[in-house]
Amino acid sequence: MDSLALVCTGALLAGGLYWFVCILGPAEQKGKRAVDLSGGSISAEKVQDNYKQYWSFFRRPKEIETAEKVPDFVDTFYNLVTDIYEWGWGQSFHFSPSVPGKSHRDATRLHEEMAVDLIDVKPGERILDVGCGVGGPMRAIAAHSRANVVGITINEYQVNRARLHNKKAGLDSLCEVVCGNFLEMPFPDNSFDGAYSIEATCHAPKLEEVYAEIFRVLKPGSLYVSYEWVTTDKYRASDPQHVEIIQGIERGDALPGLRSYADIAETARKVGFEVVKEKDLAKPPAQPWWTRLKMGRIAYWRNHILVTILAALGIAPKGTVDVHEMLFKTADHLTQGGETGIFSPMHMVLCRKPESPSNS
Ligand SMILES: C=C(CC[C@@H](C)[C@H]1CC[C@H]2C3=CC[C@H]4[C@H](C)[C@@H](O)CC[C@]4(C)[C@H]3CC[C@]12C)C(C)C
Ligand SMILES: C[S@@+](CC[C@H](N)C(=O)[O-])C[C@H]1O[C@@H](n2cnc3c(N)ncnc32)[C@H](O)[C@@H]1O
Repeated sequence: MDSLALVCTGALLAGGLYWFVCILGPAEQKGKRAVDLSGGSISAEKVQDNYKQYWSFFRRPKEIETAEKVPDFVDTFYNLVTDIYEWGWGQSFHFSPSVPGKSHRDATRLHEEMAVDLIDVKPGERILDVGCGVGGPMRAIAAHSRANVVGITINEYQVNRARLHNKKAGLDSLCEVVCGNFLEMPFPDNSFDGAYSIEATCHAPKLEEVYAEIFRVLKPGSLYVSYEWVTTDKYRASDPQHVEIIQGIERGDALPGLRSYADIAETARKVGFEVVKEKDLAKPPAQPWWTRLKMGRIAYWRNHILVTILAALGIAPKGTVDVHEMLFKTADHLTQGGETGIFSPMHMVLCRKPESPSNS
């Protein structure tokens, strides 16, 4: 009898552990499982050191004077977080307004499709995804528009993930992924019929540099849309609580300093674009974008326990626990940024490259 009870308890525990890790663990879109968490292109034993280096660089973003080092640290950041993002969020690394009656997945897709609808692309045209992540938006946009999408990301691990997902989705004939720096893109002048960036150019130390590069590769007359991370008109640099929230967002998201909403269109014009439209997509009547993040808190606790167990067992790299803790805190800062209204991750700017160069 005793040994039967022991076997039953063992089976229950094993079943429970399997359920905790494999059923609860996977992301909504089943991109990754908890047991497969890695440090991207960083070998498991170097994850903790790389995290420490990342943290000492981005701890006080406003004091960063070495702008040229930012892309390397952003690359490190994405080695550290890509698997966790896919596992806990899905293949689209951005926010979107909640849509009543629709799932997060549908709301995400609608936000992505809006970007390509705005740049008015025809099937077969060639468009650029600036900072493409693992390609969630790229696949939705290619399927919706039938345009050929070329994505660029600085992170090689993401390139491999994106190519794998493109193939699995049967979209590899429409979607191409290139590893490179969006500040010096390996594309000829005037070579794209349109471009978009979704929550990616916020990683550029100088917005002017990435906008100028996008301007260069676009064909005259074509459109570019960006969803930018900004501080809004409600942000007060004199309010210590505002400063704490914004610095928390910068530290946990590899940002060399958040820009004000007022700088976006001005920078686009500075590099030669005509600004066709500008709108903060987070403002009412849009529903809060941070609801999903806030609702996930219980799941994040469970994830943290899971990551801690997996790291202790040597299944996940040791530093994963630190990275997960950082993301946990970032989720709170982002939620506070949304609730106070001082931060928006979707300040939309739609720009056109003029047909002929302006004289100014
Ligand atoms: C555009 C950027 C990324 C935006 C978001 C996709 C990510 C910002 C914060 C991330 C997360 C925070 C909490 C994590 C949680 C603790 C973990 O258990 C599961 C993953 C998270 C939910 C993770 C998912 C992605 C984010 C929401 C930036 C970097 C410019
Ligand atoms: C938050 S993710 C967004 C990814 C994608 N747009 C999405 O919504 O899923 C930001 C992306 O920008 C890329 N990125 C950041 N800095 C870059 C740089 N200097 N050159 C190229 N890509 C960069 C990152 O590698 C990452 O893929």
